[in-house]
Amino acid sequence: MATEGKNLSTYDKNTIPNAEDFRFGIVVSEWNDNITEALYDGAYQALIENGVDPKKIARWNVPGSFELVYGCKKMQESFDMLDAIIAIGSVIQGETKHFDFVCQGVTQGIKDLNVQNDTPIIFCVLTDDNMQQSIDRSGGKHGNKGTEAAVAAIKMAQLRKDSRF
Ligand SMILES: Nc1c(NC[C@H](O)[C@H](O)[C@H](O)CO)[nH]c(=O)[nH]c1=O
Ligand SMILES: CC(=O)[C@@H](O)COP(=O)(O)O
Repeated sequence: MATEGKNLSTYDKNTIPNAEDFRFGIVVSEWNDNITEALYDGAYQALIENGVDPKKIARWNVPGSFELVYGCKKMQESFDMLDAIIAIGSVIQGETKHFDFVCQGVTQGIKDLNVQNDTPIIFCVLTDDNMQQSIDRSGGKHGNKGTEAAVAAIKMAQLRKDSRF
């Protein structure tokens, strides 16, 4: 099902693990910051609504989505007590193929960090044809992908905890 058929902000709170003891990192790209700040707000509010202590949420900024990979890697290395990290970015098609390389680079890089290291990284990077699609997915008619990412982060933090028993 495409995003068109679902609202990114809706979830069943009964399916969300207790997150009050979890610690989260959020790395935010500054490109298209009208979008990335809205995504951050969605993610932050969803974490708080599910019991996360605001003091247990760390935020770093990076210049663009391509730098999310390095920022998330350093966050994994610097904070070994984090239970999950959310990578937030907004990539919008321009005139050239640069969009393709940025999207491929951040996608593969975050995938690699998930494979190589223990702290899960949630992919909250919009890759849109135009600004309207980004607006629609960062609190607009399709909801907020930041909310979806926070829910995924809580679930992956719990999976990581359960896998250690
Ligand atoms: N065009 C977009 C970019 N481009 C910048 C790159 O992410 C990177 O910062 C630069 O190539 C220097 O390494 N970044 C976005 O996040 N969104 C865009 O639409
Ligand atoms: C995703 C990008 O890097 C892109 O928005 C840059 O725009 P352009 O392809 O016109 O240089």
